[in-house]
Amino acid sequence: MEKDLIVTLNAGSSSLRCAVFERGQIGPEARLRLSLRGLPGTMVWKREDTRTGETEDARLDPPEASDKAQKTALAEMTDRLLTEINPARIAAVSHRVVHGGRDFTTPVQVDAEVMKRLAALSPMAPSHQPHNLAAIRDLAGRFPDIPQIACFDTAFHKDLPHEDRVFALPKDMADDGILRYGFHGLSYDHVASALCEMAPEIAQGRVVIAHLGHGASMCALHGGRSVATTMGMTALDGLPMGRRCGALDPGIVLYLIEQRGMAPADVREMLYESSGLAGLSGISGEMIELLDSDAPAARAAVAFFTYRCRREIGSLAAALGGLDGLVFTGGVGENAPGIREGICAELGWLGIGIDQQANAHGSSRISPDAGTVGVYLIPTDEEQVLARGAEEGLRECDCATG
Ligand SMILES: Nc1ncnc2c1ncn2[C@@H]1O[C@H](COP(=O)(O)OP(=O)(O)O)[C@@H](O)[C@H]1O
Ligand SMILES: CC(=O)OP(=O)(O)O
Ligand SMILES: [Mg+2]
Repeated sequence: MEKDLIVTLNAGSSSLRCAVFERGQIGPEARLRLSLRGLPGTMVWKREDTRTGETEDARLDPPEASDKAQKTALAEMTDRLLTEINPARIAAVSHRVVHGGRDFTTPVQVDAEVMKRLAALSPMAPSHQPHNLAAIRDLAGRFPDIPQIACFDTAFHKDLPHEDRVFALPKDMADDGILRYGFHGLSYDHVASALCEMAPEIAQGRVVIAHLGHGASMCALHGGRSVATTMGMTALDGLPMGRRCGALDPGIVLYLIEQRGMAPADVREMLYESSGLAGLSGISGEMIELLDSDAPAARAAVAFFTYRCRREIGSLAAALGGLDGLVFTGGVGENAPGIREGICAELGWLGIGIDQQANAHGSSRISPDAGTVGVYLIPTDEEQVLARGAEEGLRECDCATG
């Protein structure tokens, strides 16, 4: 049977997405897209078939234990996928692996040695990497003949300039890999290419992409390449997120451990799972729910989020020496006009303005024609980048095996 399909798997902090592409036909029209969102709570299932145009939504019971949510979601996803396609047709499964460290900067076929090196990076991405690797382990175990390809969030930032790469710590720390890696690179890769088609003259210039989802970060690009980003060695730094804290005075971590006697594991749980919008509001880490609430704590959390976004845009514009374009993407960036407006409203001094109607309608360009900065809305598609990564990974393997 012809191996004509590529399957992608993307385990985020609160969602699991899967797509099926036909080899040689990778584009926006994936043959099938499946997603499970809302982890670790009630899972929202979605199926989109581009050939028939059918979509199907359902709510599934939450997993029994919240720490097993990703595992339950993976089992549910692969069971459903295998009712749809014959595994004998799968040429490769391409996985989003958020941390590639210093060594992995291109798609790679995973074997036992690669797996060991990727597992060693898990402490730098504890709410992602173990799930990413569990998916690889599970599929490789079930289908040992199907190549499992890993594509890395960090790869897009591999050429960050030295001043954005290092922390002001003793030099041997950097030598040991304590560096700024940056994440959401598959998303930035897709959005940068889409901007290049939409507005090539802007894409060649100084651009900030705001990837605002459950995880949120921003990237400054010059000529399409990452030159600064808000996330660091881990996916905790920078913007406040659904449940993650974002930028924090590092002295707080010491204070909590030394003065409050908190165990490091409890500090980790707090910073990754109980902070951000969820912690600040005490209501929800879902932006859609906060925007729907009249509670003062929900409004304050949303206001804090937009404030931090404005500050980071100012900082990244300074890193770029000016700004030609600003792009919103991710679940919040794509779907919340009020957040885009809240962020842009006070950035007139940077030349940023938005056209209220275009913003409310979710047009691709939301800045007025006269604005000096082009402001865009570009839906992300990490799955396309994963599928292309699989083609690349397969080509590399073919070359290696002659
Ligand atoms: N219509 C909407 N309005 C506001 N926020 C939304 C909307 N739809 C989704 N969101 C928010 O987007 C975030 C999820 O973004 P997404 O990019 O899908 O996340 P993930 O990091 O899991 O890939 C959540 O905070 C969710 O509440
Ligand atoms: C790196 C990261 O934060 O990813 P996600 O947005 O999928 O949680
Ligand atoms: Mg995401």
